[in-house]
Amino acid sequence: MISGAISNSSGIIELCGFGLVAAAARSAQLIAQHAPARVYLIGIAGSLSASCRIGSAYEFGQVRCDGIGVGVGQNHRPASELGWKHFGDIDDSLALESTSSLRLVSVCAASAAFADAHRRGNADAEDMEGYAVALACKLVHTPVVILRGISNQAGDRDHSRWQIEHSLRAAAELFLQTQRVSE
Ligand SMILES: C[C@H]1O[C@@H](n2cnc3c(N)ncnc32)[C@H](O)[C@@H]1O
Repeated sequence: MISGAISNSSGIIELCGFGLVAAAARSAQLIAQHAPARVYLIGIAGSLSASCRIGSAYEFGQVRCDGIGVGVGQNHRPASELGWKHFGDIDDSLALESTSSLRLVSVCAASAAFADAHRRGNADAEDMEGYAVALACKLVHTPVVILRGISNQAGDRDHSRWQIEHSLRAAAELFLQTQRVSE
């Protein structure tokens, strides 16, 4: 769907895969293959705050990793809280080159209930790849833009309520606008 909507723009469209692990490996592989001047991550996400409305798409200014550290659920303590780095001086949070103040949290397992989503704290939306793609880009000093259409309320596992197509369209439209601005 995304590729259809943005196929007329210049650039190469690739899939980063599902989840933090595949997205990190794929990003490293694709960056090595294509040496892009800029990477755009485009897809859907779940809302964690009123700043991210279902059906709309947003660019994010910060991405944080949640789920890598110690313990699960309420007992989870992320790497940064333990003083652990992901690599070099890279910790749980990555600033993105953007004027957006919206914060994305990238999780290993999506929130299964509203209470889980609530625990994520300090984020406006939840995805499963953003941090991985941003980290892969940071390692090779390649700028990255994260655009996500909000398809659902994080914690809502009833996919019949997810507005996937609509939010993907919104993300594709935001990409085209972003491209025009940077031309
Ligand atoms: C399920 C797929 O869509 C994104 N995604 C969409 N909604 C959510 C959510 N509520 N929580 C986590 N990831 C979500 C992820 O990035 C993953 O790729």
